[in-house]
Amino acid sequence: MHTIKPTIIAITGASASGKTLFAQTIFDELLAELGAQGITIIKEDAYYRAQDHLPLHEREKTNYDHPNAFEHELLSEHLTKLLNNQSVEMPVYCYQTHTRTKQTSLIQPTPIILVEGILLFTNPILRNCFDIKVYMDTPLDICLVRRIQRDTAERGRSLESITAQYLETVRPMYYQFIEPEKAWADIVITKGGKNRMAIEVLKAKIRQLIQQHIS
Ligand SMILES: Nc1ncnc2c1ncn2[C@@H]1O[C@H](COP(=O)(O)OP(=O)(O)O)[C@@H](O)[C@H]1O
Ligand SMILES: O=c1ccn([C@@H]2O[C@H](COP(=O)(O)O)[C@@H](O)[C@H]2O)c(=O)[nH]1
Repeated sequence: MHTIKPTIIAITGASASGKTLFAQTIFDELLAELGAQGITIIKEDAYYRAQDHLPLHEREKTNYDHPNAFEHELLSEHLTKLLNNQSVEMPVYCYQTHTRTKQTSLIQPTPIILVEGILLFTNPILRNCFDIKVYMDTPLDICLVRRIQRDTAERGRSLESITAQYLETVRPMYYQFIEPEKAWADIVITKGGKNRMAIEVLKAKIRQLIQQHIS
């Protein structure tokens, strides 16, 4: 099964546009059919640069919505290894400490690799790795509401810190870098991470690709 080059499907879009929910739903629903040997997910967030050299109050000032915040070179190195059927140790990022933890997560090469993150199409080397490019086209006001709900519940953030960061970096970087990524997309998805028809279309395409791997 692993002799044919894996297919990499990349999903980008604004923060809280539904990338994780969309990718995770496809993964969860196909896992039973394909098994862990068939499909894997990589998050661009795991490749935020390590900031151990900075005190916490300095890390809080980082612009996490600029491409320079990511170690895209490491992500492209890892994708290249996976394409060559080698496993990789993916970093594990912590949103509370704004740096990588000491742990890593072993990612094995699989025929289908889902990659999701806000700035994946800004890097030409990364773009070149992707076989299918998906853009989540969720209105920014809906993203903001969902980010407030998610980040207060899951990422330990206050309303004040979310709104300040939104005005300082999230919104301006969206217009500068994320929205222009749509031009690179093969598929543009409306209605967020619960778009059932889009999920089914991607799942059908993945099943077709798997059939080609087997035959
Ligand atoms: N279509 C949708 N309807 C309702 N809630 C959604 C929808 N899409 C995403 N969400 C929720 O919005 C929040 C942000 O989605 P998430 O997938 O984490 O976004 P991203 O990965 O793009 O940052 C999550 O709590 C998710 O469950
Ligand atoms: O330490 C950090 C790292 C990132 N962020 C914010 O996260 C989002 C990207 O993640 P999504 O899952 O796509 O929302 C990005 O907008 C950063 O602002 C952070 O707040 N702190």
